[in-house]
Amino acid sequence: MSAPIRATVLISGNGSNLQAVIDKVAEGQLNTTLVRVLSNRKDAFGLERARKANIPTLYHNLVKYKKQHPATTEGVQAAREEYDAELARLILADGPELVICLGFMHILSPQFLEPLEKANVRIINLHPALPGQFNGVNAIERAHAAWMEGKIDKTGVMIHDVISEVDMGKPILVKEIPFQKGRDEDVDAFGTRVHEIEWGTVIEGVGMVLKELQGQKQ
Ligand SMILES: Nc1nc2c(c(=O)[nH]1)N[C@@H](CN(C=O)c1ccc(C(=O)N[C@@H](CCC(=O)O)C(=O)O)cc1)CN2
Ligand SMILES: NCC(=O)N[C@@H]1O[C@H](COP(=O)([O-])[O-])[C@@H](O)[C@H]1O
Repeated sequence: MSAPIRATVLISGNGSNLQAVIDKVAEGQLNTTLVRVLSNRKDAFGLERARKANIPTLYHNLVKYKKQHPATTEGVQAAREEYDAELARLILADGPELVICLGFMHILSPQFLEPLEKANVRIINLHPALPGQFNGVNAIERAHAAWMEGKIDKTGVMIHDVISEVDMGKPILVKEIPFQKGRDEDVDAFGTRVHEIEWGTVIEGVGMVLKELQGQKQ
């Protein structure tokens, strides 16, 4: 087996998708070394999941940057750009070949994207919607509301490349989820069903990208 691809995972919350990846790596089913798990939220349970798996962690805090700038539109933008530039430096210091966003609730600016592109680091993201639909946060709830209003009959989850335009990067793997009358009316139960589909999609999608990166190294 080729040398494992070095990957950094970005999270903000529970980390159930991170756990799915950790478990598959431990089983030898994903040829990657998770070099670090980084969160923008200190209380992210995913950090605990990483610590239990002996994966290095880091909490990168935006508030510290916001305090150094006025609370104006320009000041907040400057803070975010400084945050993102440092985020890129912190991640590149670990020498990853791949960055995987798994519930990372921060829009990445060119100050992050450009240094990683220059270093030839691939960035992918898990998003609980179909391409071009419900970009951004709360996608599951928004799709469910649209179904309840009779506007759509399916949603989905996808792994996609990360570009500046949020959730508009090239889809890598898409799993459609048709809504089921008499089963999906409860939004919480539907969310659980989506998350279970996500776990499998993350494993399959990350596996596809790892194979692609391995091929590029041959
Ligand atoms: N430039 C990109 N950045 C990110 C992408 C992307 O495709 N391009 N994917 C996301 C993940 N994501 C959806 O999959 C996403 C996460 C967060 C937001 C957002 O609006 N964040 C707000 C803060 C919201 C909060 O703290 O609850 C913000 O950053 O101001 C949109 C989409 C990862 N980043
Ligand atoms: N726009 C990004 C987004 O909504 N991502 C979503 O955050 C959740 C993270 O769950 P987890 O922390 O249990 O892996 C997942 O549902 C993921 O699709």
